Order: sequence, then C-alpha cells, then structure tokens
Amino acid sequence: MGRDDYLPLFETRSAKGRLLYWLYAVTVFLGVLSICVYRVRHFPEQELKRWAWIGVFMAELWYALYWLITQSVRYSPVYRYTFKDRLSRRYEEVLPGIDIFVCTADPVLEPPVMVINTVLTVMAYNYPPEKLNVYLSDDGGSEVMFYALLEASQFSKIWLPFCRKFKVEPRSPGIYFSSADEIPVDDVIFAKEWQTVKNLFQEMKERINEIMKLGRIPDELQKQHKGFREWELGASKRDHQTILEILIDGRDSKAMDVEGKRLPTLIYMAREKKPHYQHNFKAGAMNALIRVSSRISNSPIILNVDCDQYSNNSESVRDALCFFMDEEMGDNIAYVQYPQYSNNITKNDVYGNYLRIIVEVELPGADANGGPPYIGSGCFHRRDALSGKKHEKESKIDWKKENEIRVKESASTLEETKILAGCSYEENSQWGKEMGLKYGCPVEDILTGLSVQCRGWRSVFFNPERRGFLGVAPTSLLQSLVQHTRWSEGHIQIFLSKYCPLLYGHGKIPLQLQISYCCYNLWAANCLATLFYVIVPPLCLLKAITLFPQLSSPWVLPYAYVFLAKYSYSLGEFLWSGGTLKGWYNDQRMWLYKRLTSHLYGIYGTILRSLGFSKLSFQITSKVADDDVSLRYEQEIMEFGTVSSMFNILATIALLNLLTFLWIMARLIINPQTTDLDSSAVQIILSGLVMVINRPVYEGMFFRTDKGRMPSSITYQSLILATFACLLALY
Ligand SMILES: O=c1ccn([C@@H]2O[C@H](COP(=O)(O)OP(=O)(O)O[C@H]3O[C@H](CO)[C@@H](O)[C@H](O)[C@H]3O)[C@@H](O)[C@H]2O)c(=O)[nH]1
Ligand SMILES: [Mn+2]
Repeated sequence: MGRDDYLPLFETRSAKGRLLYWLYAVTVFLGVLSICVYRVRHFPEQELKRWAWIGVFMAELWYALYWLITQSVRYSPVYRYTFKDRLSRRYEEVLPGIDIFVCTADPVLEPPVMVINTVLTVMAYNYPPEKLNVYLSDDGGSEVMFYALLEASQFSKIWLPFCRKFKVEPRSPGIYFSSADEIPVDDVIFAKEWQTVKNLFQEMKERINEIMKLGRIPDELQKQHKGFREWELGASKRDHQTILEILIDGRDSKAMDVEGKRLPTLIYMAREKKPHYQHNFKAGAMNALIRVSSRISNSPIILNVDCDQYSNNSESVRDALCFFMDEEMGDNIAYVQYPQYSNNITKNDVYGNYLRIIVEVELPGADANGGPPYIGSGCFHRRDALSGKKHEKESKIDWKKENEIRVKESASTLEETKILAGCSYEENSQWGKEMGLKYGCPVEDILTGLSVQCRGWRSVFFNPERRGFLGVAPTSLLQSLVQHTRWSEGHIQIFLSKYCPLLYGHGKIPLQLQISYCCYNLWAANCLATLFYVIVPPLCLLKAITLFPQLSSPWVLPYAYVFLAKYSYSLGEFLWSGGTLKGWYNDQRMWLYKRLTSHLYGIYGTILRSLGFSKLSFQITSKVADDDVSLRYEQEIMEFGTVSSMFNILATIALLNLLTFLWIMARLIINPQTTDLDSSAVQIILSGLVMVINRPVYEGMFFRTDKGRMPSSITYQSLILATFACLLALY
C-alpha cells in the first residue's frame, strides 16, 4: 500500500474550552501568590501562634505545589477513536494471536463463578477463536477453581455460538442473564435458545456453588479430568508443584463448539508455590504467565485482566489492534490501557470508587503527555515491550511473518513448559527486574508501565463509548480505604526509590509525563498538610489564636477566590464527567478520608518497610459481601461496622471539629464579647465545612442502630480523645 492512500486506523482529538481553563488556572495561581504574600507579611510575634502559622503556611504551600502538579494532567486531554472496518479490510487474514491472562488468587474473596464469567467473556470476543488463548492463573491453587474452569470449557461450546448468533452483549452469561431477566418474546427461535442456554448456565452455576460449599471434589467428578490428581497428591494453596492443564487446545482442529467452529485455547495454571519462597503476588503470576504462554501460543499481543474485570465489549480486541497495527503511529505503542470501571457503582458512589476525575479527565490528560500509566487490568500489551525489550526506531512489523515465527518458537512439551512456572526458575535472572513485571512494589503495574515507557515506548488510553471492561468495586468504607492504602503506599515508594519518575524518567520520557506520574506518586504526601488543616485550626480557635485574615480585611479575598474557584471548577469537572452533585460531595469526602487514613498508613508502611520491620504484603480486595452489607451499599449508607484504627482517626477528627464548633457557638450566645467573630470567622467556617462533610460519621456514631454503624468502642475512645484535646487547648 502506498503512502498516499494511507488511512489511519485510529484518530486522536483534543479537548475544547482550553481558554476558560487557562483563565481559571492563571487566576487561581495569582490567588495563591497573594495568600503567600499575606502569610509572609502578617507573620506573628507570639510564640505559639508563630508555630501554628508556620504549619498552616507549609500546608498551604504544599497544596499549591500539589495543585500545580495536578494541572499537568488537565491542560490538554486527548480522546482516541478507532476504525475497525479499515482494520478488517486490511488485516483480517493476518490478524495476530492474542494471549489473555486472567489472574485470580483466592476462591473465597474471588468466587469461581465470577472468575469463569470473566473467562467466558474473553473467550467470546468477536475475533477468530483459534487466535485467542486464554490463561487462567490461579494463585489460590484451588481445586474448586479448576473444576469451575473445566465446567466453563464445556459451557463455552454452547455459549460462544449463542453469542455469535444473537450478537449478545455483554458476553458474561452471569451478567447477561441477570440483566435481561425477561424472555425475549418477539423472536421465537431466539427465545427458545435463550431459555435453554440460561437453564444450562443456571445448572452449571449451582453445581459449582454446591462444590464450593462442599469444599472438595466428589470422586465421580474427579474422574472427569486427570488434572484433579494434583490435589489428590496433596496440593495446598501455599505448597504445590506447578499445575498446568490445557482444557481446550485451540491448535487441535477437533476442538469445536456445538456448531462446528473452532474454539479458543483455554489453560489452567497454578504456578509452583513453596513456603519460604517470595512469590511476588500478581507480578510473579504475570511473569510466569508470560513465560509459559511463550511456549504454548506465544502471541505478540497480551491482554491482562483481573478476575473480576469481565469484558463488556466484544470488539475490544479489534479496537486495541487498531492502535498496534496502525502503519504510521502503531510501532511505538507498547500498551493500550482501558479505564477500570465497575458495574456495581451506585448513583452517587458513596465511596468514590469510580475515581471519576482520574478516569475521565486525568488519564486522557496523561495520554497527551506520553501515555497513561499501566493500571493493572484491561490492558493490551505488546509482548516484546512487556518482556523488557527497548523500542527501536524503524522496526516495522510484518504481521504475517510475525505469526509464523511465533508459532515456530513456541513448540515445546507441557513438561518442559511447567519448569518455567517453577519457584526457582527466576533465581539469578532478570525477571522482575529488567524483564516482565517488576517486583517489590505494591503497585507493580504502575512501576512496570513507567519502565516500559522509559524504554522508549509510548502508551495509549482508550475509552470507547461501550465500556471495555467492568469489575467489582469494594462495597465498604474500610475495604475502599485499605485498597487505597496499598495504592498510595506503592506510589510513594516509587517516588522515594530510584524509580522516581523525575530521576528515572529524566531524558527518557517527557517532563510533563514525569510530572503526571507525581500526581499519584505523591498522593500519600498529602496526608500531613490535611491532618494539620483539620486539627490545628479548630484547636487554635479554642485558644483564641487566629490563623486567617479577618472577615473585614481585603486579605480574605484571595482565600475566598481560591476556595470558590477551585471547588466550582472541581464540581464543574465532576458534573461534566457525568457525576451528580451528591456524588461530588461523596467524592470530596472520600478524598479527605483517604488523605487522613490511607495516605497516612501508606507513609507509615513505607517507613516500616524501609527500616526492615515489615515485608511487602498484598491484601486482596474482596469481590463479595454479606447480604446486609450489600443492601446498605445499594442504599448508599456508609458502612463502618468493624473496629479499625482508621475509623478512630476519622471519628476523632469529626468530633474535635464538632466540639469546637459547639463551644464557640455557646460562647457567642452566652457571652458574645469574649469572642472576636471577625477574626475567628474563617476558622469557624472551616470547622463548619469539616462537619458538613462528616455527616455520615456523626450519623454512624449517634443516630444509627444497624450493624453497619460505628462500633461503640470507637465512638467512646474518639469522644474521650477529642474532649481531652479540646480541654488541653482551653486550659
Ligand atoms: O498474590 C496475588 C494477589 C493478587 N492477585 C490478583 O491481582 C488482581 C488484583 O487484586 P485486587 O485484590 O483486585 O486488587 P485491586 O486493588 O483491585 O487491583 C488493582 O491494583 C493492583 C495493584 O495494587 C493491580 O495489581 C491490579 O491489577 C489493579 O486492578 C486480582 O485479579 C488478584 O487475583 C494475584 O494474582 N496474586
Ligand atoms: Mn480489583
């Protein structure tokens, strides 16, 4: 094909309305400068006040700096669009193979039925099935999971033709049949098949759940597959040899669905586990998958999904290929990252799990700067880039030859392949360092993506109209905070390590991209400023120390402007991205809570680990919840319920501001002369705002009677602590 008739396979558009954005950014910046001038010019004499003043000033400087950093992902977002018809016209015959890695680690927190639903969606892509190779990595080493996958391999023979014939979406049978409960009436053939397939699915689900309850595989079922023998020999979660079973071999032309069409390859893998070996969590699993798959299918493109993140769009593979296979711009693309959406987000998203602004605003912003980070799931990788190869300019891929070479390379026996998933295979190798996913970081995905970009590749963020992947978001406050603790800890570790984007990325990736990474790398660093801002001003209020300009002074204007401009912008951004007003209020609360707890714990964890007091751990986020917890989640009632020191912090701060507020109000009513309202106004407003945002905490402590309320022990402890702090400030 000549240059002239080259039609791109994808297109990039920039956001509009940039002038308004600059107006906002510049004026806020001027406001911040005025605040600094105020802080310097009004530097107090009195000793105690001086310390508090320095503290607020530092906090404000930090906020200003962080705000500046976050502008890097705002000023020029880009959006991508693909042309799948062109892809099909030019490449249908030479479409590359795709290796799909699904990771699971715990059959209780990640129920096998959910996992196989995800597996079925990625088997059912609208793509030549013999070119799809699905690998399930089971770090839980669970016999029930293996059984469920075996069931799925049978069910796929019916499910795949059904999806193809009726263009089913989404292709997760669990989701599809639960969202379309009514039998379709207008089409008789469809209605009949629909009912049959639904029944078959229902029966399979019941069988798996039955076995799950039983906790072992009955003897007659064990005969179905030789794979069960591994567990008979005593495989347990933490101690077993590599289990590698090909449940469907797509290379075998006899592997067919009920309509006689080929099937995707389906493989179960539980890498070897031995006590005393560091298994490196998901990163370890992924690296074993990269190696094992290289000997079985060796596809040039790898898709990675978490076990809850089912594919919601059967076109995603083709969409992703539009980027990799574009003749002009595809060569340097290492990965195509989809957003991580969840299908259990309620209207106002109490726990801010949607991460709306990150997904809708910041990732398109990062894309413009050189490419989004790799966020662990819903990501298509170029195998070479993920394995550690540098990007070389002028290296055009001939997709036809590519397939032939790869197939040749992959010929080896199953026993040979198993060795690659063994514990000792990585000893003295570059795996986890220069090859594959990097080890030693709670956000292995981010670190890996960064180093891929530093090897000369770029990445692309793709968010099609029909969502690509949907997962399960945490349904309780604590889970959400714990998940965020892992993330913020991982991020700050990257920042403090030799991989700090500003150093490691220097000269390798654009400066804007280095700064974009810092938005997240520095999450945890926000905690000190925020803790200071919600604790010290109220205490100072009790001590009659004023830290802000008088209401009647013009110096209050920059404060008012920065506050109003920043929050109206943030609200505007939120509503524009499809959120609700209440959703925004919830989101603000969650960010406050994350700063006060997750980020603090993230820093604490990092210190402990760097001193050698604790080892890296990975707390898996539960994808299931008790019925009453789920119900409260649906009703958007905040879930406390368990005893956690995180709640102590939140409750104490909420109470501290409440007590201060009440005390000042009482004083104003009883004896107005003793309080200088003009000088204290800003601090009173600040405490008022903290109270407004903390409404669910007060309700949880004082008004609720359900199981999800704040445990009374926490209420009492926090009450004592807050009262004590107030008394200390008063006397
Ligand atoms: O030892 C382990 C632990 C976890 N996992 C899998 O890793 C995935 C992510 O775990 P999850 O508990 O769901 O954590 P999240 O916080 O939801 O995951 C996000 O953040 C992680 C990094 O903290 C990334 O690894 C994930 O891809 C990303 O979706 C799941 O599929 C797990 O089965 C393993 O395979 N082995
Ligand atoms: Mn998850």
